[in-house]
Amino acid sequence: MEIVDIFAEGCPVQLEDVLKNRDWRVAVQDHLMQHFSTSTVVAVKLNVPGEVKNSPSIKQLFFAGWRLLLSKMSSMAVQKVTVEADRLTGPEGFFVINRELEEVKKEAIRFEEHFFLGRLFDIDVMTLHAPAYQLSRQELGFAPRTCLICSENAKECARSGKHDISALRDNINQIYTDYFVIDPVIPAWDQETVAKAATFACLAEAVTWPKPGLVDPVSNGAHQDMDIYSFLDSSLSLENYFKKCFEAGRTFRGDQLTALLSTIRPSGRFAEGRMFQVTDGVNTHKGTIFSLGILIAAYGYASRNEQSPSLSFVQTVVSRMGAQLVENDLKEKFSPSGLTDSKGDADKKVFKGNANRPSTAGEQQYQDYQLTGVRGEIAGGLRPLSTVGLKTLRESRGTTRVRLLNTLMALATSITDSTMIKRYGDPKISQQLNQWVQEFEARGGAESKGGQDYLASLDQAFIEKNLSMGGAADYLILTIFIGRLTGLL
Ligand SMILES: CC(C)(COP(=O)(O)OP(=O)(O)OC[C@H]1O[C@@H](n2cnc3c(N)ncnc32)[C@H](O[C@H]2O[C@H](COP(=O)(O)OP(=O)(O)OP(=O)(O)O)[C@@H](O)[C@H]2O)[C@@H]1O)[C@@H](O)C(=O)NCCC(=O)NCCS
Ligand SMILES: Nc1ncnc2[nH]cnc12
Repeated sequence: MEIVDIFAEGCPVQLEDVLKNRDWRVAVQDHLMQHFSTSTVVAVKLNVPGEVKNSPSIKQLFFAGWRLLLSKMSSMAVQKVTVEADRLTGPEGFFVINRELEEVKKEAIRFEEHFFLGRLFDIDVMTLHAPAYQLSRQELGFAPRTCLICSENAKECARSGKHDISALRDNINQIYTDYFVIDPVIPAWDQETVAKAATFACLAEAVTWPKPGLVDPVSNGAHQDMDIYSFLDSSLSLENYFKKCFEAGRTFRGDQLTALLSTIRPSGRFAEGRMFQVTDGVNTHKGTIFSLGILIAAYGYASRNEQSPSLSFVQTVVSRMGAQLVENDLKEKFSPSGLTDSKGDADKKVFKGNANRPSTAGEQQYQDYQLTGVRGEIAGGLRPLSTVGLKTLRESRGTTRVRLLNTLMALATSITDSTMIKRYGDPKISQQLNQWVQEFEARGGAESKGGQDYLASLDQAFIEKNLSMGGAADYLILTIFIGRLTGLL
């Protein structure tokens, strides 16, 4: 696996930029301390050696930690104000909190010590009336900050210039690659944060435009029965279901994980009923309720005891939850034999076993083509989520809308989308879709006007052909959800 060079896309800064920025930081801190004279002020930045202090990847790194720190601190007390600044000399954040200086400093050190990226952060804690000196780690009972390279006292290594910059940068690149690339680490978030992230994922997918054939604020795509407001209502109706799935995973005991799926299915059916209620009977998120509900339950299980699970472990839990799905829901019910009926009429295929009739697109496609749809994706551990979704989201540059459009189109070619096949009537549509996506990428993707114009023209083509990438849209929702939990969004 190639190590990502997070400094490659950055601009070098000069010493005078660093000194000027330090004056700016002190001014911000003084202003906050004067304005909130009885509160504690926290200043957060990265410890990045060398002349490149900012880049898209360095921002990802900062925001992954910044969001987690804010969440941890808000469990202590509500932040009175937070300030985020994207400076030439690096991303920085400040917040004011109504807790004792010593308590906040201890929480900051715990963050630097325990969070996977924590050692790359520098968190200063101050109040207007604190003693002139800063509370040191030793005074608070913590060991001194350790060097990234040799684990000796970091201050000593910095003072003596023991390690050269390239070794430090290589080490930071490795930490970034371990956290975001090889096997993304997902911090152990609380139920509220997880449910909000899942709801955000549904809303963010819906408002991203132009999505070929799908509903967005500009076009209803190939859907006469729903619009963007159906998706807003539907998304908001799911938040409690997401909380139940998370709780079910967190409290699940034992390792028979198929039982965890059985535990959430009644809630899923209820959520499906609520969805149909708020959409006047239209299927907006049936697939999402299934796949995202399972992913949340799997993450809840994988993050129990406050562990920060790797994405691959969460995907293994998903796969173990769905181990019997294809067998129970499809193979046992629909076993096309290709036999003729008793009069030898080859047109009327008869079925071994019970005479179930497919009642959904997924069941029909299993019977006709042995395609396993979303059940197969779950049984496979939602692999495209990491190999395509998160990879594209991490590597995409530009606005969130641009990044999500690129991710949607990359996902569209990495799954067998049952809604596309249902609407077209033949799995061959997948090859055509691959060609459309290649054309989109050849025109520069969503970063370029040509790419966005092409998406708009594809939307028209999908409308004429009544096509919709509902499965790819669901995978985008899953990707946004994990992207939010890992700081990519
Ligand atoms: C297991 C179920 C999902 C059963 O559904 P089904 O048997 O139909 O299985 P699939 O067809 O395989 O998938 C169903 C939905 O999953 C999405 N999807 C499809 N392919 C993939 C894929 N490869 N990867 C991930 N997700 C996939 C897709 O959902 C989205 O599209 C739907 C909207 O599209 P549209 O064409 O508009 O659908 P309709 O309105 O039905 O058609 P029209 O009338 O408009 O023509 C929307 O659902 C999106 O989410 C597939 O549709 C599961 O639902 C189930 O068993 N439910 C029962 C209750 C339950 O157990 N629930 C709780 C589970 S924890
Ligand atoms: N935006 C969207 N339009 C149509 N079907 C969807 N399924 C999930 N998101 C969708």
